[in-house]
Amino acid sequence: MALDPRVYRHLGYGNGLSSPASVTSSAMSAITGITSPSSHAMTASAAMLRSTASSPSLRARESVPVAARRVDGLSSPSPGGNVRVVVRVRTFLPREIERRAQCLISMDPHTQTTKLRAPRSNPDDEGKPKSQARGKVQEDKSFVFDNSFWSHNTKDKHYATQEDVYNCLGEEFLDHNFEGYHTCIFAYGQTGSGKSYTMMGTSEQPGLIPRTCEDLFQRIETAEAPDISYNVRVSYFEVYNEHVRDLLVPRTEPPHYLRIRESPTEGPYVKDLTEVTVKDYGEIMRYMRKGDMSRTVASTKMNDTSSRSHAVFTITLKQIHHDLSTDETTERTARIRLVDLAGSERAKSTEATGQRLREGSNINKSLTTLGRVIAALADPQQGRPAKRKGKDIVPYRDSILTWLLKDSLGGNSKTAMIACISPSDYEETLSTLRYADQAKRIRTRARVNQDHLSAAERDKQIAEMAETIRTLQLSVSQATANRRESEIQNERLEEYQQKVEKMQRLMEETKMVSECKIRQLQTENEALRNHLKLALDSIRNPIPPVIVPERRSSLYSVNQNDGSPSARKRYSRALSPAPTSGDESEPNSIRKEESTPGSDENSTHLEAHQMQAHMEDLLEDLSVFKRKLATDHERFQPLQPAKKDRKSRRALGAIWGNNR
Ligand SMILES: Nc1ncnc2c1ncn2[C@@H]1O[C@H](COP(=O)(O)OP(=O)(O)OP(=O)(O)O)[C@@H](O)[C@H]1O
Repeated sequence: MALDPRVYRHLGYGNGLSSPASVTSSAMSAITGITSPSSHAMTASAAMLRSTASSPSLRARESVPVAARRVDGLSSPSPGGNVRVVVRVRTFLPREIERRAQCLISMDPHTQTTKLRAPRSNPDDEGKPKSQARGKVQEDKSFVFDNSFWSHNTKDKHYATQEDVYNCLGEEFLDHNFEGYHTCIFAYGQTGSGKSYTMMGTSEQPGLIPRTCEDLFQRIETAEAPDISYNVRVSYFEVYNEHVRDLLVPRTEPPHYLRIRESPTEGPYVKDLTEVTVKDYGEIMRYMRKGDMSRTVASTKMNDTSSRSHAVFTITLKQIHHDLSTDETTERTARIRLVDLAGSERAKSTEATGQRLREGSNINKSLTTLGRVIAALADPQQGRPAKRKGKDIVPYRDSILTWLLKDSLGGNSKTAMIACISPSDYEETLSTLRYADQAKRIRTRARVNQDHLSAAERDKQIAEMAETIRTLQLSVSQATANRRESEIQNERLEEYQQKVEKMQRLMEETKMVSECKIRQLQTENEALRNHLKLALDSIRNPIPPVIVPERRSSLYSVNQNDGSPSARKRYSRALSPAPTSGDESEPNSIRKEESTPGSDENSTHLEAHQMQAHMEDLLEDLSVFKRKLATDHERFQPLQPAKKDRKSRRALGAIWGNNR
């Protein structure tokens, strides 16, 4: 299967046969990663190709009434760009069957009319005029949409299956994508009304997103144009509590939120959002499931698996056609945005509290902004002050959701809204239908996103890209080298710091040892001083030698000197020198022997002088040593905490200087 014939018309594919290509497509695919699905010879003519638009496997085998377009002809969607609006009513849920809820919706498959019947009135109000009835007046309402999908009772003839919804809406939008238009399909409605079922569906009943993906790859795989290459990329994010979270990366705690930026050409976009290239349906589905698993879902009273965030699944389809005859390249890029919005909810109905209540209020806030954006786009003249006529007053920036969907809602996009409604909730359904009715009036300005490149331009682009790659590589390698260098510097710094610390410790220890030495020397000094003093005293005032006669000394004791005159006499006799002649007397051992008094005195004086000089030398040495110690102490004293860094830096500076 190949592209829709309109694609070729837009691409302007020539009917001439190929000419030898000056540049092979491999150069392009090397840069873009785009592969051609076909192995056919490059000489095949594009003009000979016929398209069937999409895969038959995903099309309805027979036509179903819902596929019929509106017949009223009043506001049929113009190809110029009105937002396409469809409504889908779901089946009863077990809780509704339990409470015997009544179905308030009816649909006409031929006129695509949706009727909302007012619930049975309050018996007290029977017969009263409307103005006197209690509460709000509930009346039957009727709306016409592009499609009204009746998915309430499977037994009904015009029951709309998932396949019918895809065939009526999804397939046509995929055609637009192959034509090069950006598209957006978003599901809107109260909580539990069937948005996720319509967009995602179940494994047995796949919804619009998996069907779009399947059809997309079937079209690519069966394309018969050998000179067209395709590249498909996907991204998936959610807007939760006014924050954007990438659904293709694992959840983190705390969550990692992404920022929104605005580009002059592309408008608002999510910065650093993961975008992966996918090669086939299996791969794209794996990413979709991965994202679904990480989406914020919780159980509420209204829905067991209620989406608590708005999810945006984006597929980017790039088609590159290389015309061999002219050696020209045409690039066509289409963005397919599939949005499953969180449902509006009333705190009273959901009975939510805590986190669920906060989520609910954020959801409602962003949906209210969406409502205001729709209203502003639908009636651009209404409520606009005369002065500001022509100026953009659409409140896109009031919520993350509307800011990100700016282009899809009122810019370069073909857009569809699927309004999902519950069959038995009058107020909520009426509100959704009014939104949908308003959205019908929005006009977008979709255009084909196509770039045409001659061989020379392409070569120039390739050269520019190669230059950019070279510069980037250079800056990357420079950055790597710088990083390595700074790592080495840091390692060195750490090494030096360790050394300085070690040196400081050593200095501390040396200082302690020195202090100990000083103390010891001071003690020794003191002792020497005393010794010197005693020595000098004893020289100046020599103590007379004491001779104690051996026998007498044994007879006398201090106690015997009782102070009496006779005792004193005895004592002085005992102390007086012994007679020098006579063999019987022996000299006392205390007395200095055999020295003449004059020579003794001289030698003692000499000795004293020598000792004094020696001591003075010692004292001089000691004071020199003390000065040195004081200098060392000053240099290596323990650093104050506040000054530590500065000092260690100074020390490091000295070491750095020394090392150089
Ligand atoms: N057309 C349908 N046919 C059968 N079952 C449906 C249909 N539409 C919705 N349902 C069922 O209704 C329930 C609620 O649907 P869903 O989760 O899609 O609602 P929702 O609008 O996405 O809600 P929320 O906003 O809370 O996420 C689900 O159990 C779903 O299977």
